[in-house]
Amino acid sequence: MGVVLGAIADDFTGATDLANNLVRSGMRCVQVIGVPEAPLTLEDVDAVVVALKSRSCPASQAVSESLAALDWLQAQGARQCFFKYCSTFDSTDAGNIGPVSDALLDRLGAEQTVMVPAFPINGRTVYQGHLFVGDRLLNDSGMQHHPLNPMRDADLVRVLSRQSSRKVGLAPRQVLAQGPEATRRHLDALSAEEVCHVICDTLDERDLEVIAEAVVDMPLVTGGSGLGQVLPEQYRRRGWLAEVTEAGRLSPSGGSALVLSGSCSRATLGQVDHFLAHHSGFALDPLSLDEGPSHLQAALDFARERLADGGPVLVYASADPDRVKAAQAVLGTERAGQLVEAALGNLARQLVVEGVGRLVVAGGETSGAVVSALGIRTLRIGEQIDPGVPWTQVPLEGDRAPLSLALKSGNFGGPDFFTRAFEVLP
Ligand SMILES: Nc1ncnc2c1ncn2[C@@H]1O[C@H](COP(=O)(O)OP(=O)(O)O)[C@@H](O)[C@H]1O
Ligand SMILES: O=C(O)[C@@H](O)C(=O)COP(=O)(O)O
Repeated sequence: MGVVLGAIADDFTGATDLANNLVRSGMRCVQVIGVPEAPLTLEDVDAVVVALKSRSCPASQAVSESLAALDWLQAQGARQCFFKYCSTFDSTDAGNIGPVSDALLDRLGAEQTVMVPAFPINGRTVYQGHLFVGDRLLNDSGMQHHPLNPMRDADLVRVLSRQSSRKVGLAPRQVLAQGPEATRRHLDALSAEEVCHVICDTLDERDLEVIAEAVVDMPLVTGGSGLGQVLPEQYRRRGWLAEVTEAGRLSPSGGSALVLSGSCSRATLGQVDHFLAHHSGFALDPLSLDEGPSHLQAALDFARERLADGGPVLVYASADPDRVKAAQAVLGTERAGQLVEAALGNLARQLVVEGVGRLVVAGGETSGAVVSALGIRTLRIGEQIDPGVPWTQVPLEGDRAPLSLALKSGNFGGPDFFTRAFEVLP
């Protein structure tokens, strides 16, 4: 039946998060890392998610990479395009959500899109255009301390208006409560007023269903993975999807177990503490990494020794806001991040060669760095560990079992995620 949905994700954990929800809703989905250079066989594939690392790069680069992804997805026949960004709307006044959405709209010749970051099962909801994480407004959720894109304003209409010269409007809950027809009429009325970007309130899955029904014919939709839970049903109703029984099952895993964490988000910090209460870990320090190779070598030696004892092992740069700020004050934000990402990427490359077969990576940027360091091009999506985080698999050379890889968004997962993840693997 061909590719129905073509998605462009601005980071790698976000891509697996969306792919996970699509698979769970019955779409056969492939996740590719960057725009594929070689032709890809997409028989029996309903959705393709192109994972970019475009959340925190300069806006011009994010735009050109996203347009390249769109061109490729359209060449594969995708009927609808989905720009996936973070459920906490991670961005800065310079972008990249606004500039990328504007460029995608232009390329598609479309006049309007919706912005649906909500992911209710993980506590991300939107009311009167304000984003909540659990019972806290975004700017009081921990995200105000994010190392790369601190989110200090929960009013998404205001946030997006700073990133785009186009008009931003709101589809409020009161309209959604009246159903898909009323929502469509509201979108049309906003369109007549030249409102290009419509932030959608969303309190729960029912709101998501209403939005999905109202926007299924839009060339471009944007948001978090919540919308990915409900769009497949709309495609099915239009007869665009074949019935499948099992969209995601993985092969048996093998090899030793490693966790690499570069996320400083609140949930990850709790997961690191929980892990360290039961197993051993090595704390990477950006300032020491900057001094020369010995700190990274010490991390490698530590991991090798503990992996030989049976693991699992954790190597983490995750640190509380004060320590992050202290490192950034000396090194600059970008360099501090790059040192950590390069170090974790190096560790992954080395330790996978030496026998790690089950790898959890925490953090979106961090996952981008690790997946790039491992040279991975496509991922198979498998069982969910926690909402938004599936196990994925990548073939390894020789007769080794495939590498099982979980890319965990910073704020996703329960406190015991780093240990429980290995228990749910086949
Ligand atoms: N101790 C630290 N000091 C400064 N920056 C850090 C530190 N630890 C991690 N970082 C950087 O912070 C960023 C975290 O982003 P990311 O990996 O996307 O996590 P999340 O998913 O929680 O947003 C990465 O660029 C990482 O390299
Ligand atoms: O939508 C989400 O919250 C995630 O899919 C996501 O993008 C999270 O990004 P990171 O926290 O940077 O991993």
